[in-house]
Amino acid sequence: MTDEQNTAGTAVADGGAPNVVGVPAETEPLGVAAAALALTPPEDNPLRDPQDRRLPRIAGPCGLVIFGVTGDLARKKLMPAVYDLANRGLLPPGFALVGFARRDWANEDFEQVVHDAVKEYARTPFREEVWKQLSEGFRFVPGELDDDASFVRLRETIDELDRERGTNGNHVFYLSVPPKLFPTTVRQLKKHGLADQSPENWRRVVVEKPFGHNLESAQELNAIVSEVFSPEQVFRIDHYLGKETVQNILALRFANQMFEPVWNANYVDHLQITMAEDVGIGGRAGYYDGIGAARDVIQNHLLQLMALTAMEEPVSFDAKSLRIEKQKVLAAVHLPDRLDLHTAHGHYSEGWAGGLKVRGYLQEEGIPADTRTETYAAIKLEIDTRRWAGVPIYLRTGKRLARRVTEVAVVFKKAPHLPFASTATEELGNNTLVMRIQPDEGITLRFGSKVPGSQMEIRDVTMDFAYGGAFTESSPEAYERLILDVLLGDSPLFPQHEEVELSWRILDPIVGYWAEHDKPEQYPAGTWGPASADEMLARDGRAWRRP
Ligand SMILES: NC(=O)C1=CN([C@@H]2O[C@H](COP(=O)(O)OP(=O)(O)OC[C@H]3O[C@@H](n4cnc5c(N)ncnc54)[C@H](OP(=O)(O)O)[C@@H]3O)[C@@H](O)[C@H]2O)C=CC1
Ligand SMILES: O=C1O[C@H](COP(=O)(O)O)[C@@H](O)[C@H](O)[C@H]1O
Repeated sequence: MTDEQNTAGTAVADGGAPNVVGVPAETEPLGVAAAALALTPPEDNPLRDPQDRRLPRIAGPCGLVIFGVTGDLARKKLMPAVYDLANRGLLPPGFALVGFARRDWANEDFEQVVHDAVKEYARTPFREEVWKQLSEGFRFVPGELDDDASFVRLRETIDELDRERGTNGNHVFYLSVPPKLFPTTVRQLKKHGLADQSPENWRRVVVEKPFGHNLESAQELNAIVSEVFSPEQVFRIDHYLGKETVQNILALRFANQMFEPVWNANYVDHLQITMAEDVGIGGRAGYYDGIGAARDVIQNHLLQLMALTAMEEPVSFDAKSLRIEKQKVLAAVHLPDRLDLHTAHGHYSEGWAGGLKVRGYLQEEGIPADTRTETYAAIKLEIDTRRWAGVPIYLRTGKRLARRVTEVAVVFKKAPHLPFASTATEELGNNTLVMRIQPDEGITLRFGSKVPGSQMEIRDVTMDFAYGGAFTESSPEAYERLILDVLLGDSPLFPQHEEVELSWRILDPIVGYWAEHDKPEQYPAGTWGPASADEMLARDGRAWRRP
């Protein structure tokens, strides 16, 4: 429990009774509007709710090809998400999963690997009948991404699935490979005729993040992708947009009356967006070094969180309307003149995590001694619009910080006048609305309240909404939601190229400045980052939250 969760009140969803009868919470159908594919026909699926008023949209059979299926992401997120979708009855009959990587595996080896990944990481319980049905559609293609013979085998496998399982040419290609291999993979798909769709069938490509490592490389990658796929075939993943709590930013702002009137420079002092991780870089040195914290997550997750928090109300929630509003925010961002004073970066040194001594970034396997890569980044931005003029936006992220927490805090100005003795309000801080993205999903409102007693003394208290306490429905994992959206061809939760470009335009000058000037400052693992980050806010008369 955080210090903000000793609740003054707990929200409960209206009519908070379960809307799913006889279905365990962890296996309820996904809350995807009017969107469902079914592994078994809906009426036969024991996990579906017969009362569910959302009409299932049964799509035809289709296949998902995962390039890089032996990797970390595929094992921990993608394969478990596919199983969870199947378990919830959201995949079509005949669904096929094709794995591609360099191991010399047979289909049975692949099946065992998916099985282990599902057992370890899936959210829903293991059900033999679902597994049996799903695993019939598993195929493995061993191969190198730059090898034509491997793609010939892949094409043969897909043709075979079209014949045997009726996937009928409908396939998604998921690029879960190191980013430097995105261009090769896309070109191979074109060369081997795998990207072509017709009025009778579709082909889609999912590109993992990061999309480029700066503006120029993002533009180059986009040019390559656009040569092969038309815009509606391309799904750029930012898995934060698949999180329930991130989508809830829009619900909170635009489904309610009470927040929007104060959501502007008249009332808001500043925004603080934090994505803190307690883990280090794990085995990802090859990817992480040279990329660093800012490119890894600020360019995508944190700027997307900022855009959702700061944007105007869209005319609808379709992909185009959302994109327009997010783009306007990103295009209106301006950087401080003094990047030395208003940014901070560092990397972790030896310290403590979870009661254990952990090594520093420089001691991690595969990290060169002269690295200048940051594992912590903090930046200050402003948004030049009437709504946000003069309101600083602080973004920070880091690995090996004191705890894992992602949140968006809207910190309000102090009341212009306090009709109390100054001693009465000594412990009164700024009213704050915190959207807790993870891990304690919910929303906290912090405000002043009279301390019981004969004196007038005012102290901050918090009121808390927690997902677990308010809803019986469980949150699907982000990748589950996003994979389903790709299968359905729904793109609102996928950033478009313009947003990606605008985000690099914001970040490039900052990482460029760091590359030419100061080296990253060290911070002990298990703390809240380098001292320069605290100094950065102190200069503005503010302090980072300690969630
Ligand atoms: N891991 C994570 O938490 C996250 C990852 N991502 C993104 O997802 C993507 C994958 O990341 P991650 O899983 O961590 O990476 P890994 O390094 O763990 O896996 C890379 C995969 O690519 C395959 N691969 C590499 N080179 C080749 C090649 N020449 N030919 C065929 N296959 C190849 C590897 O297969 P093999 O070696 O068996 O041949 C392996 O399956 C990256 O773009 C990353 O940025 C995004 C968000 C989070
Ligand atoms: O995209 C990434 O996200 C993960 C953290 O994801 P989360 O959903 O657990 O918050 C991060 O560890 C990784 O470095 C980054 O590439």
